[in-house]
Amino acid sequence: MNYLSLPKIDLHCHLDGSVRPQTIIDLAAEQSVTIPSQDINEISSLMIAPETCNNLEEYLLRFDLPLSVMQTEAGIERISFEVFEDAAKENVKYFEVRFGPQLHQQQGLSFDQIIGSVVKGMQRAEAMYDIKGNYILSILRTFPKDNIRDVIDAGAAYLNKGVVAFDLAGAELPGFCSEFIPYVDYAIEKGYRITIHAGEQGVGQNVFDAVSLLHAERVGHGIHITGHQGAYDLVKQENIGLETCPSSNIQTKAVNKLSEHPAKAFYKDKLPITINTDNRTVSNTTMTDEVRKVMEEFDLSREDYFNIYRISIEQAFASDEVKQHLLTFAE
Ligand SMILES: O=c1[nH]cnc2c1ncn2[C@H]1C[C@H](O)[C@@H](CO)O1
Ligand SMILES: [Zn+2]
Repeated sequence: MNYLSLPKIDLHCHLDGSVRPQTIIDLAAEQSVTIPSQDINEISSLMIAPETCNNLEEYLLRFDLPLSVMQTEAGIERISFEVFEDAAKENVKYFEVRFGPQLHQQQGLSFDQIIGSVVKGMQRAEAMYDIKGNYILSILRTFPKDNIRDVIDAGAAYLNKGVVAFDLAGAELPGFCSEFIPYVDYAIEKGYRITIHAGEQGVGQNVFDAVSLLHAERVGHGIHITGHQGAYDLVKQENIGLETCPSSNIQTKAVNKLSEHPAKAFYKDKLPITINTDNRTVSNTTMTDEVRKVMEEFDLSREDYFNIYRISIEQAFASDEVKQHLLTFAE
């Protein structure tokens, strides 16, 4: 099968984990930021998480280098444009990209400048390529909570004009959800859709909590519902979208190997799974690679693929108009 030509939808991709290595070198020179090497191979190897990663925390160390050049409006706009361009060139037709505005204030940018820059870059790519997109604002679970409402307020000006949803990301501790109830409620009040990273490193109870306490409509990863019947049943009953990111899950040791990934069993049991990249550079992947891996390892047919494609449309935080457009690519 020609995986490159298949129409694709990626609902879970981090901007800062998807920066082109050459762009790091270019922007570091432009911005006079010191980076460990000027050699593209060395920069690439510093950005890609190794197979020897022990856990999610080690995986997350790979984001410091890209973030060092994502502190100006021009740098952020360029990186946003490029991730949409890269995805468009492999036939991603709809792309939800997420990032943490709190991580881009090292040189004093306001949240409005930061969010405005990612949206501008995305819109530049949308005008040039056959791709539509939206941004998701991720709050880092380990960060101080005093500016979360400021992020939500700044993003609200862009709601349904490039920004659609709110997410919690970063290291996952058991029971993290309860601390975030007031913030998620505030985001919902403002009109954000909700997706939450849960059941990746953490326990299945986190998925149960993300849905029941934080009203998540989708969860990032959600792997560990396998060990938690209540979470599994809730996901099934409420049709909660599972944002599966196969390569990332292996790197972070959320699963040992692809053949042990529960997504196949989820799909057979009619849970709404989607296929996503998580981090194009840190996980050294593309949507074409992720789709190929899933189709080959799980022995899925073309009909299965388009079934998953339709699930992604249903789960997307896109407008009805965009969903209609995406359906025109379905077989
Ligand atoms: O797979 C992930 N799980 C939890 N957090 C993640 C993952 N990939 C990236 N992040 C974090 C690191 C980034 O700096 C942040 C915002 O994109 O989100
Ligand atoms: Zn993620």
